[in-house]
Amino acid sequence: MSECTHNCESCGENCAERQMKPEDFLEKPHELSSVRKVVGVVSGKGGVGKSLVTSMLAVLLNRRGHHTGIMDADVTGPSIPKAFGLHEKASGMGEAILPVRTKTGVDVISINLLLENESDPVVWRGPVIAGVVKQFWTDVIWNDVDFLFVDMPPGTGDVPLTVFQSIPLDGIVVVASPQELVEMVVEKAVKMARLMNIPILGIVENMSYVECPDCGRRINIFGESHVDEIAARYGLPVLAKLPLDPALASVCDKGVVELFEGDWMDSAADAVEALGKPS
Ligand SMILES: Nc1ncnc2c1ncn2[C@@H]1O[C@H](COP(=O)(O)OP(=O)(O)OP(=O)(O)O)[C@@H](O)[C@H]1O
Repeated sequence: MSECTHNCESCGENCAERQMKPEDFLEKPHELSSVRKVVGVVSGKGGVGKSLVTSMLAVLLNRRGHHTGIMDADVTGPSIPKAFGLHEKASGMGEAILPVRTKTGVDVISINLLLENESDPVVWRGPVIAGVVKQFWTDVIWNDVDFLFVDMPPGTGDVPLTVFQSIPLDGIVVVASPQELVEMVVEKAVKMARLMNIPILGIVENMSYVECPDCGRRINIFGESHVDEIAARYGLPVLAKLPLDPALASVCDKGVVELFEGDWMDSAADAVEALGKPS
């Protein structure tokens, strides 16, 4: 069709493009990989704590006895190695790449574990970045991983779309902060997930409140949260409300996120763990 806009949502034609199923774009994992469930962690923009939430989920599921991995698909803003204090380089095995294992046994791959100098900026265009993320799936040996968490590139542009299409995600966790236009973030994530036929496990609100160290009162520094009503509107659970907590910032900065304490993310971990149980 010459007038095709490639926007199937606003078109009723039953053309070849519409008939192409999301599975048609899926890439095969490395032949030596074994990954049981893949969970994408998405956000509307950078800096809302997507990497922190990804790290906490991987650490919690690991603490529960599952072998977890993190694919840092946020190629232009890779923060996972820093949070885990990883500075060594990923090694190769023939044509394949082996992830780096953290102190407690989480397998991690990130562009920072491959670059000669981890402070080099990644100034690549979208298709190159998307190609790197695909290789994190096709060329990395994910050995016996129960839950692989994908720290997705922020937003709903070209790169996240490619990740959505090429990696077989079993579920999505949406991270939002109260100062964002949460409704828009959630709506976009829901639409993208529906197009790809991937269930959204729920929403994590980060930086939800600050707890007064003296009296324990919760202060909504970014104003009143609307996450509950928005989640209800889309029929999604709110999996966690994470406080803005200097201790969390500190464990990330010091590279010891594996030592974090707090039960805020337990329900989110339950939701992910449930994916692995027979239905
Ligand atoms: N709840 C929190 N309490 C304290 N600090 C936090 C919290 N959430 C995130 N931070 C800090 O904010 C910074 C950004 O968080 P993070 O890297 O997880 O965000 P992101 O959404 O992944 O951002 P980017 O897309 O830019 O990588 C980090 O330094 C992190 O330690």
